[in-house]
Amino acid sequence: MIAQDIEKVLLSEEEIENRCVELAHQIEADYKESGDTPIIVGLLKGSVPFMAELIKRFEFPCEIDFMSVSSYDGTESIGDVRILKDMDLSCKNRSILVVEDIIDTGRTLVEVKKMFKNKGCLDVRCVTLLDKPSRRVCEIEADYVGFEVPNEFVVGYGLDYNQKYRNLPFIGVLKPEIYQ
Ligand SMILES: O=P(O)(O)OC[C@H]1O[C@H](OP(=O)(O)OP(=O)(O)O)[C@H](O)[C@@H]1O
Ligand code: HPA
Repeated sequence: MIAQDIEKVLLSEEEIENRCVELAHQIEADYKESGDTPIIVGLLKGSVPFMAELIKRFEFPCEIDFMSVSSYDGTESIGDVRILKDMDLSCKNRSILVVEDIIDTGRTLVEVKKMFKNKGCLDVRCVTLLDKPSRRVCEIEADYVGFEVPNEFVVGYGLDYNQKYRNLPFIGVLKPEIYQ
């Protein structure tokens, strides 16, 4: 039913799953080399489907946790990043892999990385399912990127429009009449 609101599919479920396998191998090789046991920190809520798909492929030791930060109201980045829920685990002297669904303006990742550094983390990396470089206002890149997307508001696979469409198993663009 909600799929009827989609104008076009940008990334199919199969494409996303295949890319998750590649990303997981790359990440695993890097952490095996460093010997670290990282904390994989998902940023709620958008990262949940991607994080689930990714971590089940990891064979190295890791711990998982979640944080909730918010910087969006509808489709608008509101600039300041608020922490709504902090991690449960202590991150001092730990390696952190932040899991994001999308890097857009880059404001969220800049603030989150700053926060982890201030808390005494050894190493902070980021894996994002999507990267929208054309919208960047902060100079920041993720260490691992699933796909680059054009300057369009995308939904599905965790990404929402006003909290809806996160449960779509693919990434798509909504029909223009939905944004009323
Ligand atoms: O690069 P930026 O412009 O900062 O945008 C990226 C952030 O915006 C979205 O989060 P949102 O605050 O909408 O929370 P959500 O994951 O619950 O949808 C998304 O999940 C990223 O965390
Ligand atoms: O394109 C997007 N879609 C959903 N949420 C987002 N948060 C930043 N950019 C986006």
